[in-house]
Amino acid sequence: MTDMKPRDVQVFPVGTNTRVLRSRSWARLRFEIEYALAKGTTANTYLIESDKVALIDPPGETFTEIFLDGLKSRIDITKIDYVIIGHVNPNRAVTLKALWEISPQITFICSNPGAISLRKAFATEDSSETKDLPLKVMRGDEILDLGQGHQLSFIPTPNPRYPDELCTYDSRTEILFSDKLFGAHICGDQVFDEGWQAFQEDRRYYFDCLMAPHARQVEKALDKLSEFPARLYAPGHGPLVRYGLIELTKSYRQWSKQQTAQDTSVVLIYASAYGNTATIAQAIARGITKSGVSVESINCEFADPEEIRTAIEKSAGFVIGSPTLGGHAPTPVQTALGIVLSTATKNKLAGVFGSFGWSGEAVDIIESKLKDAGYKFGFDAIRVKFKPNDHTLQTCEEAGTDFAQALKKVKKVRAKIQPASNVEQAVGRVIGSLCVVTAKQGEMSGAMLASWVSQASFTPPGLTVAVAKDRAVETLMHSGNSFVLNVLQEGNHLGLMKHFLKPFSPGQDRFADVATEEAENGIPYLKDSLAYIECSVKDRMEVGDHWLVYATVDNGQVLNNDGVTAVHYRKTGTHY
Ligand SMILES: Cc1cc2nc3c(=O)[nH]c(=O)nc-3n(C[C@H](O)[C@H](O)[C@H](O)COP(=O)(O)O)c2cc1C
Repeated sequence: MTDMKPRDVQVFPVGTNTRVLRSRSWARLRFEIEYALAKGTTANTYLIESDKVALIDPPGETFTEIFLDGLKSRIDITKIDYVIIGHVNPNRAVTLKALWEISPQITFICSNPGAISLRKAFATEDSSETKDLPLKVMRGDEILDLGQGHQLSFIPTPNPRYPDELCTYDSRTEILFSDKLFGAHICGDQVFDEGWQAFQEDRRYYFDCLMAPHARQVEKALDKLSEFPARLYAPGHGPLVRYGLIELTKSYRQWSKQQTAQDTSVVLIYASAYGNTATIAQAIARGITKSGVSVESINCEFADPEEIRTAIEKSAGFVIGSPTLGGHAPTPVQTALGIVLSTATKNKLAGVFGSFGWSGEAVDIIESKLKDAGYKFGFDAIRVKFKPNDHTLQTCEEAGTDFAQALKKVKKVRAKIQPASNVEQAVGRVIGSLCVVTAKQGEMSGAMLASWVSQASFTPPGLTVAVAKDRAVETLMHSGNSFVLNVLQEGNHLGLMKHFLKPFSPGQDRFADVATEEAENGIPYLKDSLAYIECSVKDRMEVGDHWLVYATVDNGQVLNNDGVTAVHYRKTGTHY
């Protein structure tokens, strides 16, 4: 089992004078939706040993000790000249301080916003330290010459989540150190991406969580990076991209385009001092984007008023997130709220969320001002005490989905409802058995009515289920996950069908008032179904507005030998 392995640092040569040090966490790292597939992750650090020695992206504090031990056993740390930081994460500060203590001659290299965060991170213990912090700010035109042809170029690729992001390109090895771009949260022994197709689902999920809410900035970053002929992407997480480089670049373009081309968008405005509100923002954004509505994220600490105004004007709805600090929302949020109130027409749907510690005034204030101004809300205000957990994140994601669906409903009502075409009626004659998919992972659970179910293979026994992209349960149906397919019984199906068709509020327990028992795989099955089948997801394929999930059968049981399968007859091919 991967989660039994201890954390370690794997070292591997990746190019001339260049090595990767992969700090490996085998278990799920944190409660953030980007880690929800629970495959662990690696924090990749790179070492270039030329005439000058540069270290790129040292890991966070949970790795400080073992990382430094690993590094010391290979090089003389006092010989490091530069530490390049792709984005300044407060939890990296401990490792950076430890490195600086050992080798005070180090110069730190980062972007301009990175320098501000770095000074803050170093200032917490002794503010006098920051004055002497040896820092070189890279704006994009500079070259850092490490000797022997290792000329480093720097490419700022800012986005709302990482306003200080900086990529680095080495002209000698043609390696692009891409920081958050092109990563994946997977832990394993494989350093490069041979057989890259196997990583595509994880890379897509990583993109959907981290990149989709700022797809416009991803497109800009891709434009800038295209000027640097890279042989290898060296990302901050997961396998290095060598074999699938062209395809992944194309996929990033395509996935970004899918977002920016949506005709309905939501502006997500937030600030977050310690990352908790940002984590909630990410989950809400995921819920919105998976429903086919694009998100324009704005970190109001780094945005100018005009940018906020323009984004609001273009959007069909807005969601504001704020922590409570000193009984208030931070000033940038208050300013942004003022712009919203003076810009957003009253037909725009609103949402509010935020993390707090004890009193949580910020969300109350924002909510009441928006209410007083007459805006309608797409979900009830979300208040999270400090860090969200898995269940709260699922609730946030579902709130995002509800928000997007409400916007789409308004659009549908406005568009004239057309009678079903001949083709749609013909497609509707394709029928399937009426089933309920049930799934559970830790504190997260879900269920949905499904009739697009089909046996797909005999050896091994396997089936496919089509799941609409905006279904909450979709999150629990990635490769490696388990679920139960409950086949409903004719004559006994109406109650269950009604139950699972009704709208659930975000985070609501789908199994309350339904008779269930636990299957061998730990997932509830419906006691009143005709049969249930325990499945493991092997693959999933993107098919228009659905995911086609292929799963193999691990176990199954008929609960009523005399019953027959309920079948759902449809009038058109557009309904479940
Ligand atoms: C300086 C400071 C002041 C705070 N003041 C409040 C407060 O007045 N009321 C409250 O509910 N929480 C307060 N908190 C707790 C934060 O709201 C809480 O840590 C929250 O998770 C921060 O969200 P963020 O990570 O998005 O910045 C305070 C925290 C700090 C560090």
